[in-house]
Formats: sequence, C-alpha cells, structure tokens
Amino acid sequence: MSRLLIKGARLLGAEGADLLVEDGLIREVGRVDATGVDTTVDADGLVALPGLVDLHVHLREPGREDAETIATGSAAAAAGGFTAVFAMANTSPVTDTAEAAERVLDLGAACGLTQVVPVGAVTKGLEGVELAELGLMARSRARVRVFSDDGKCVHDARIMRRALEYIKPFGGVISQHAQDPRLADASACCHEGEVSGRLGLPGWPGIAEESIVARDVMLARHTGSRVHIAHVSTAASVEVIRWAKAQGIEVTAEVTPHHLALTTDLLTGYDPVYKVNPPLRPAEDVEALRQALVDGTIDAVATDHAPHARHDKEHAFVDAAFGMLGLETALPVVSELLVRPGLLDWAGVARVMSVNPARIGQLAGQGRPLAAGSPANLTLIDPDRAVTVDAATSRSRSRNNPWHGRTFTGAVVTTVHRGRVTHGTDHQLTPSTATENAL
Ligand SMILES: NC(=O)N[C@@H](CC(=O)O)C(=O)O
Ligand SMILES: [Zn+2]
Ligand SMILES: [Zn+2]
Repeated sequence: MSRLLIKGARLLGAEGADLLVEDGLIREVGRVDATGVDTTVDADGLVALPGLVDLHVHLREPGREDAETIATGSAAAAAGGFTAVFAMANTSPVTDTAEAAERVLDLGAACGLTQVVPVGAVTKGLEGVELAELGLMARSRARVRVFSDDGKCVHDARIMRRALEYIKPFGGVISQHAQDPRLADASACCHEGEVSGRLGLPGWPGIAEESIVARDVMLARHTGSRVHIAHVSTAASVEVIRWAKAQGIEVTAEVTPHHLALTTDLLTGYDPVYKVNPPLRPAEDVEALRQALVDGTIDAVATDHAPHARHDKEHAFVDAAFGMLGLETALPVVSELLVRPGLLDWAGVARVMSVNPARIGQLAGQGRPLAAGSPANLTLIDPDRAVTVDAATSRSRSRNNPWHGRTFTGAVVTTVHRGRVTHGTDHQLTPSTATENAL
C-alpha cells in the first residue's frame, strides 16, 4: 500500500504538523516518522484544508463534450483544490433518471480526479411539468440527494411543493435557480437598472430572483423540507434568507466567486465573457453578498462553473451563451477578496468551501476535520503565492474565463483525493515514487 507523508502543514488552529496518509485515509497527525513512506509532500508554510467541495458545476457530459467533459472538468476541479463537485443535470440528455445519474457517477469515478456527484433533475427534461424519478435516483447507486432544474427555475409552485414533499423522507434538497420566468424571461441578460438602460440590454430585475426566494422559503416552511438557493445575487434575497433562517426554516444558500467580486458596470464593453445568469449586480448587492457569507446567512461558495464553446460564447452580447468558468480560480478569488482583507480566516474558508457544502449535499466522506480516521481528502494552499490567471492554460476545455490577466494572492498547491495526489507541483514531491502518485 502506498504511504504518503505530508510534512509540516499548517492545520487549522495549529502550527506545523505532519499527516500520514495510507489506503485513502488519514492515519496519523502530529510528528510522523518518515520511514516506510513512499512519497513525501513538503507542506512547509502551506495551509491544509479539508478538500474543497463545489455544490454547483456544469460538466457538459453527456451532450456537449465540445465545451467540457467529465475528464476535463475533473482535471479543472483537482487543479482548483476540489475533491468533490456536484454536476448539474442540464446535460443532454438531462440527468433525470437513475441510469443517467449512475452514468455520470461512473464516468467521474473512472477519471478518479475528484468525486463527481450527480445532481438529479427536479422535472423530466427540465421542462417544469412532470416530476422526474426523484425516488429512483435517490435509491440508485448514485444516491442522489441534491435535485435541481438549474439553468431553469422550478417556477410552478405546485411542482415545487410536491418535489419538496417527495424528497423529505430521504433528506434530499432542492437547489433552486431562482428566476421568475415572467419577470425575467430568456432574453433578460443584464441587471435591470441604469446600465441596462444605457446599453439597451434586456433587463433582469432583482425582484425576479427575490420573489422566488420568498415563495420557496415559505414552501420550505410549509413542507418542513429543505430548499437551497443557488447563486444568490441580490441584497434583498439575502434579507429574505436571513429572515427565514431566524424562523428556523430549512434554507441554505450559495454565492459564486463572480457575484462576490464583479459588478454590472463591467458590461459597458459588451464583452460576452461577463454574460452570466443571474447577471452581475451593482456594488451594493455585491457588498451585501460578502457580508452575508461572512455572517453565515449564505452558507457556501459555489462556482457555477459554466464552460461554453467559442461558437456559443463569442457572439454579440445578446446572442452569447450565459455562464463563466470558475473551478480553477475560486480559491484565489476568495483568498484575495475575503482572506487577505481579514473578512474570513482559513477556518472560515474551510466552512464555506468544504464543510457546509458537504453537509448540504450529504457527502459523508467530505468536509471532515483533518484527523486520524478521516478520508484523505485535502487541499494544500500557499496563502502568499501570487497567481496570474491565463485563460489559455486552463484544464477546462473552454476558455470563457472572466479573470484572464488578473493576479490573485493565494494559490492551491496540492490536492489529495482519496489519498492520491490529484494535483501538485512536481518539485514538491520526493522523486522516488512521485510519478506513480502525481497523476
Ligand atoms: N450560470 C449560467 O450563466 N449558466 C449555466 C446555467 C445556470 O447556472 O443557470 C449554464 O449551464 O451555462
Ligand atoms: Zn442557475
Ligand atoms: Zn448553474
């Protein structure tokens, strides 16, 4: 059995410690004797976090392998420090059956770079009319717990209510893409306000999100079941979620790195790389989202990694596809934006990027403390390393990266998934068996 030694990592709340990894588990933490070890990772000065977990990615397989595959998306995830990702159901065909979910699970396992967890559709074909096979997906080998029609809103209140009732017995959760299709239709592509007026772009008003968030927290209260709000983007959505949590309603929420950092005025150049759903919002919303993440109203950072092929993205703004890449840049953005200014410490990052998303998505082997007996899913971070984003070197098959050319301080150095190094700088590993482990 291969034995991996991680030497001198900064564990949360502690100084340098060694971690001995064997058979996919953390065996020892503290001062570890290096004899009989196959590979050593020098983690001097690096922060060790439980492996990052992303509740919201689009891997495009099956159906749009020209934009991303489970293999390229998994590689991007590993490079970004993620040991688990939830793959949204808006593929072609849609993940709306047990077989489809198992296929995604198996393709992910075959890659072995990160845990690929299929999200099940709420409605057949994401059409919003008939419930998908929620129970069969839950009972399948894929053990689906997160259901979402993401890309579309479950806008019919009766369907949403039935879905919440159905998933309650097995502790499932509905991740809602909150967009009232009447208040923000398919053409809406810019925050409705001064900028959309000036640019002549169809407006996507905050109320289209907030009204669904308000309805869904009431449905969660009524059913006693769990709702998760995907990519929250406005201050008023945050207010509703804060109120709902104070009532004890079972609601959780995520925010993307781009909604924490980027604002509407970036659209003035009509660059489609900034076209995303929900749209980038004004600075007041961005500020409210940061505060909500820091005070726990928003539980998690999720990337909504949304790769698109050039021929879908490089169009006039109104015609381009919605979405941007996120897996490889999430940790650097969070480090730069929240950790360096002192808004969040590394324990806070572990909470919003690992512990909470693992809990929301019901993943037993993820988001666990780095202690003896835990599965060896972990991420080593250099908090002082500067990285300049180069869209051309992405592991993703797509290039729609809104951070191209930006420099962030804080970088993922090594990712360990089930005891194997899935991402790492070669020179960090001792030469003897480095190649065997460094995929
Ligand atoms: N976020 C996006 O702009 N696009 C997502 C769909 C979604 O998350 O709603 C996609 O699938 O491309
Ligand atoms: Zn969405
Ligand atoms: Zn999405």
